[in-house]
Amino acid sequence: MVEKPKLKEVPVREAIGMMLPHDMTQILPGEFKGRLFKKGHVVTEADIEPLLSIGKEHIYVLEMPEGFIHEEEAGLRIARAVSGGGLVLTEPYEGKVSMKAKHLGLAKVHEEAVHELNELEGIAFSTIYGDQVVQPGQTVAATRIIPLIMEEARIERLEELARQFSGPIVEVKPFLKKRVGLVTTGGEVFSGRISDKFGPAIRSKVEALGSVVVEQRFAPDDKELIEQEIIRFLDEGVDLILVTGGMSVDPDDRTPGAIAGTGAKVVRYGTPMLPGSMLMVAYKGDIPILGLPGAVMHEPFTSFDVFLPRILAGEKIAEQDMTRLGYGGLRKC
Ligand SMILES: Nc1nc2c(c(=O)[nH]1)N[C@H]1C(S)=C(S)[C@@H](COP(=O)(O)OP(=O)(O)OC[C@H]3O[C@@H](n4cnc5c(N)ncnc54)[C@H](O)[C@@H]3O)O[C@H]1N2
Ligand code: MOO
Repeated sequence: MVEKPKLKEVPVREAIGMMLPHDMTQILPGEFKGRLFKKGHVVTEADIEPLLSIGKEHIYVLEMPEGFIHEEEAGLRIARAVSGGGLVLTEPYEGKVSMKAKHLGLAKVHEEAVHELNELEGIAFSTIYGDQVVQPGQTVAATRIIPLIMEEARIERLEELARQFSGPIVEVKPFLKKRVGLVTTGGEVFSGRISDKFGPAIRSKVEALGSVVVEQRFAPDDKELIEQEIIRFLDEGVDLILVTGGMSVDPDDRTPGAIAGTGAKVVRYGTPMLPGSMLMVAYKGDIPILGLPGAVMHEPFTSFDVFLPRILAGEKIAEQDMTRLGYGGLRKC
C-alpha cells in the first residue's frame, strides 16, 4: 500500500526544518517568473524573508510519516544502487534522476535485473536497450518513484536486490583503442576494374569508435592469398582483422574458407540479421577475425555494427550472440 503524505498548514516562521510539498513560484512582473523553491526543499532560517516577500504568511509543509523518504532522495538512492562506471547522475528534476554517459562507449544493461527491480511497487526504472553505442551526455537510464514519498525499507530492499546481481545493472564501457588490419578481397577490386568502396566505409565505422585501421591490403579471389594476408596481420600483432567481400555463394567467394584455413576457430558463419546475414566471426587465439559481406559496404547498420562496438569494448562474441539476432533483426532485406 502506498501511503499518502499528509499536508499541514503552519505559520511560515514555524516552518524551519520542514519540507515543502510543491514548487513555489515567484513572479516579479517584467523581471522574473519562476521557481523560488523546489518541491522537497527543507525550509531554513534564510528562506523566511523570501517566503514572506512572495506573500506566504502560512505554508503547507509535508508531514513525513516515520520511516518514509522523499521522492528526490529515493530517486538518487535507486540511481546509485543501479549505476556503474561511465555514468553521471543528474540532480533530481520533478523527482526523476537520470543517468547519462560520461563518455563515448557501449551501454550495458542487465535486462533481468531491470525487470526484477521494477516488480517492486512504486519503482520506475527505465533504460535504453543494452549493447548500443552511446554518445557523451546521452541518457542511458532514468528513475523515479511513483508516489511523492516511500517507505525507506522498500528502497533498502531495492538496494539489496541490486547488490545480488554480479556487476552494475547499468554502465557505459569505454572503447579500447584497437589496431585493425583490413583485407579486401575480390578480383574486380584487385585488378582495378572497380574502385574500392569497403575501405572508406570500414575506416569511418572503426574510427568513429576510437580505433584505427592500420593498413588495408588487397587480395584476389584466391583462398591461399587471402589466408596469407590474414596470417601476415596476425604475425604483425594487430588486435582485430576484418576481411571484406567473397562471403556468399559464388565459386569466387573464398573468404570463409580462407579464414577457417588460418586455423582460426569459427564461432559461426551466418547470423539471422538482415542486412549482414553472411557475416562470419572467428577467433585465432584471442584475435577476432570477421568476414564482412557486401551490405556492410553500403548499409549504415548491419550485423557488423552490432558486433564491432562489443569487440572494441573488449567483449568476446559467442555463438549465441550470433544466433539470437533474429528477433528484431529484420532491419532491411
Ligand atoms: N543466391 C544467393 N545470392 C546471394 C546470397 C545468398 O545467400 N544466396 N547472399 C546475398 C548477400 S546477403 C550478399 S551481402 C551478397 C554479396 O556478398 P559477398 O560478400 O559475397 O560480396 P561479393 O560477391 O564479393 O560482392 C558483391 C558486390 O559488391 C561488389 N564489391 C565487393 N567488394 C567491393 C569493394 N571492396 N568495393 C566495391 N565494390 C565491391 C562486388 O563487385 C559485387 O558487385 O550476395 C547476395 N547474393
Ligand atoms: O550478408 Mo548481406 O551483407 O545481408 O546483405
